[in-house]
Amino acid sequence: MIVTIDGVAASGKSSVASGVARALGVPFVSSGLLYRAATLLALEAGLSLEGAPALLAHLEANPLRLEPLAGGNRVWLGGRDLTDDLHSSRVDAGVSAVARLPPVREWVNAQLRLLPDPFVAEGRDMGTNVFPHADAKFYLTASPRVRAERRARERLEDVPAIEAALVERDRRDAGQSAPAPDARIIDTSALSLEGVIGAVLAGLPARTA
Ligand SMILES: Nc1ncnc2c1ncn2[C@@H]1O[C@H](COP(=O)(O)OP(=O)(O)O)[C@@H](O)[C@H]1O
Ligand SMILES: Nc1ccn([C@H]2C[C@H](O)[C@@H](COP(=O)(O)OP(=O)(O)O)O2)c(=O)n1
Repeated sequence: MIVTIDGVAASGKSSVASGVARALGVPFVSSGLLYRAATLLALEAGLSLEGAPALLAHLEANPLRLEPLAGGNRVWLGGRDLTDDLHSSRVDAGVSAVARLPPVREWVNAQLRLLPDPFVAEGRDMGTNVFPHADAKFYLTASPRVRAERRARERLEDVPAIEAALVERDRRDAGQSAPAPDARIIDTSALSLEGVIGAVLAGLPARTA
């Protein structure tokens, strides 16, 4: 059983995927962490974020591993846990350029497709490109201001600056962020986290829930 939860930046994908996965007793998979980790490695190595061949060679020489733990996904580079470094403004600003590179997308998708079913996968193209055969698909949205206010509770930046960065990232990610035609779209602006998790669980086919 595969459930996909896609959506725009800071719409609640990872929190909702975590809650749904916990309710179902399955792991969840945060695909964005692999794009973030690839970006961090490129920045640390001083590579251009637009140079696919050099970046891919660097990723192949420095294999990353996504650990889909129920309490929160982690990304490892050998014995180094990168997870806590993946949500910086520097990675946020660079990740869309890296995620636009087709060889990087293939590299991420190949890792995701190796994961053993069942799981809940969240990202941008889980229901369209990576797991088109998923049993249930959801797409989360929320107004830019609400998303920025939520992020501001996690970071020491002001709401207008976060909102501007989110809108810019949505624009850059638009090419790979369209909802699947068969996804259920949930506007989370006026919902609590528990409310969104409940809406997803209520939308699962009977054999899945
Ligand atoms: N419906 C909601 N109501 C209130 N806060 C939420 C809701 N959904 C998510 N959040 C909070 O917003 C922040 C961003 O959510 P997150 O799951 O990291 O989003 P994404 O994975 O889409 O970037 C988190 O602090 C999360 O707890
Ligand atoms: N399946 C995915 C997941 C993420 N991405 C890209 C687009 C996003 O800007 C970055 C980071 O995604 P992530 O879901 O971790 O972060 P946000 O929710 O957008 O804050 O990676 C993607 O292109 N495809």
